[in-house]
This record gives sequence, structure tokens and C-alpha cells, in this order.
Amino acid sequence: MISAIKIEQLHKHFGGLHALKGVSLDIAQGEFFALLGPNGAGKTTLISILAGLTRADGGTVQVMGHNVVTDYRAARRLLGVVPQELAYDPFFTVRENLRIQSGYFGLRHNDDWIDEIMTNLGLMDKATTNMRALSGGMKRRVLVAQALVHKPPVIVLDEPTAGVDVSLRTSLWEFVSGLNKSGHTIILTTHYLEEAEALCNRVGILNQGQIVALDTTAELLKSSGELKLKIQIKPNQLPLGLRSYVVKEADDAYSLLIHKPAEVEGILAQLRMAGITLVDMALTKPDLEDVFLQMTSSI
Ligand SMILES: Nc1ncnc2c1ncn2[C@@H]1O[C@H](COP(=O)(O)OP(=O)(O)OP(=O)(O)O)[C@@H](O)[C@H]1O
Repeated sequence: MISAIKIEQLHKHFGGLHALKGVSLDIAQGEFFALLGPNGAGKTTLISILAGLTRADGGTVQVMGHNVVTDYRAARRLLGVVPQELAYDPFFTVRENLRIQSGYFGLRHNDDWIDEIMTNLGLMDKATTNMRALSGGMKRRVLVAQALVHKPPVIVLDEPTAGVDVSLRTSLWEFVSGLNKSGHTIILTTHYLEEAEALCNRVGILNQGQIVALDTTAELLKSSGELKLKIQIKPNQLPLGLRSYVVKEADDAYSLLIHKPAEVEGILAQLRMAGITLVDMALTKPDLEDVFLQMTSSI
């Protein structure tokens, strides 16, 4: 089967900055894929190239077999992109905006689908409201709706839930999961890692323009350590010898990734030898955030 997205050796420079350093990525049809990475990793640049908004310096990108440069129109039609930044025409109502967007794709009688999208995104009450009179969260809902008007088989959501309330998140994820179940390929970038963990079947982590991890969510969770040891200590200073285990330091606690319960003994012994008292500890399974921090941080 043709890949939904096929990226080969993608390079992008901004002046002296090498923003994408030979990224290759193959996303199959029907996947719910998370593209994760810290600020500045290159996610938005990659999505802009995918949507034909930015030119790469090297490499190729195909959407359902169509090259995004040499076969732009076909590739664009197969793609729905929800951008990170709000971009809309303020002088039209919500419904007018969605009709105009449909028009860009040559769809004249699209109201049934527009109604369905608006219902699912809680926009029906706002159908006749001018865009400029909407709240930020409502505008974001319209952006999602705009990306879906032409029922694209491949949908890219670039941080769609940044700054939106719980109710949109829930309805958005229900709707998008339904689209995925009916065969649409979904690519999601988000800084809410629990959303990615719950929704996506495969994860790619981009760091400084390179893919540093690419696996199913389940394998990724297994790969970097099977257990997370969270400790609170007094004084709150971890001995140097234990720092390589640390994935997170927050709320006066350290999270350490370990492979076997037996390693706990060695860690406690090191604390004792350093004259440090253990205030509290918990042993749990690592989550996607722990894996992400381990793959992208330098502590
Ligand atoms: N138009 C531009 N001109 C110059 N530098 C740019 C431009 N666009 C992006 N960059 C730089 O390229 C790098 C990648 O940026 P990009 O926006 O793709 O990261 P990102 O992973 O989407 O980050 P975020 O999570 O913050 O949205 C950053 O260092 C950014 O400053």
C-alpha cells in the first residue's frame, strides 16, 4: 500500500541554522502518529514543508504518493493541516468561512459535511457568528473544521489543543479518533504527552532536527527502562553517581529510570553512604513523558 506520508532525507536550513538534518519518516495509511519534540526541534518546519508552505533544501516528501513540490495540488488536496497559529478571515461568519474553504477545493455543496464537523466540534451555536467575535478557543475549533472541510485522508494537527479548554479537547479527540477509525491517517504534534500516549499508536521524537526515536508507543515505553523510581531526599541533593539515572527533577523529587527492582538497593546504598535521608519513594512504570525527557534532555 502507498504510504500516507513518505519523507526521505529532508534538509532545511535557515541561514546558518540546520533546522532539519536529513529526516526520513514513513507513515502508513491508518496510523495515528505522534510527532514529538522540544521547542525548536523542527516539527513545525517539517509540517510546513509537508503542506507546501516552505521549500526544503534537500530530500523529498510525498503525501499518498504525490510529491509535495512537483505534484503540489494533488498532494495538498489529500492533506488537511490544522496550523499552530490562528489564520482566518475575520469578516465572515463561521459557516461562511467553512464554505469559502470548501470552495478552495472545488466543493460547492458541502453543507452536510460542514454541519457534521460543526456539530462534532461544538460550533453549531456559532455558525452565524463573525470570526472576529469568537473567543480564542472557538477560533481554534474553526481552524480544525477548516482543515477537515475537504475530508482529507491525511490530517495533520499541529498542537491543536494548545490553550483550549477540557471540553474541546474531549470532543476533538473523540471526533479525531472516529476519523482515524474510519481510515483517516492522523499526525499529531503536541506538548501534552499524556494525549499522545493515550491516542497514538506510533511515536517519532524529533530533537535538534533529527529523529532520535521512532517506534510504537508500547515499545518506546518498554525501551528506556522498565521502572521509574521517584524519591524525595534530605538534603535535596542527589549524589553525582546517581545523576545518570535521572529523567526528571520536579516538586522536590527526583525520577530515576531503572531496569530491575534489584537496582533500588544499590541506589539506596549510595544515598546512605552520602549521608542522605530518604523522605519518600515510589516505584511505578515510566510514561511517555519520561521517555521523551530521556531522549531529548542533556541532564
Ligand atoms: N522562518 C524562520 N527563520 C529562521 N529560523 C526559523 C524559521 N522558522 C523556524 N526557524 C528555526 O528553526 C528551528 C525549528 O523551528 P520549528 O518551529 O520547526 O520548531 P518546533 O519543533 O515546531 O518548535 P515548537 O515546539 O516551539 O513549535 C528553530 O530553531 C527555529 O528558531
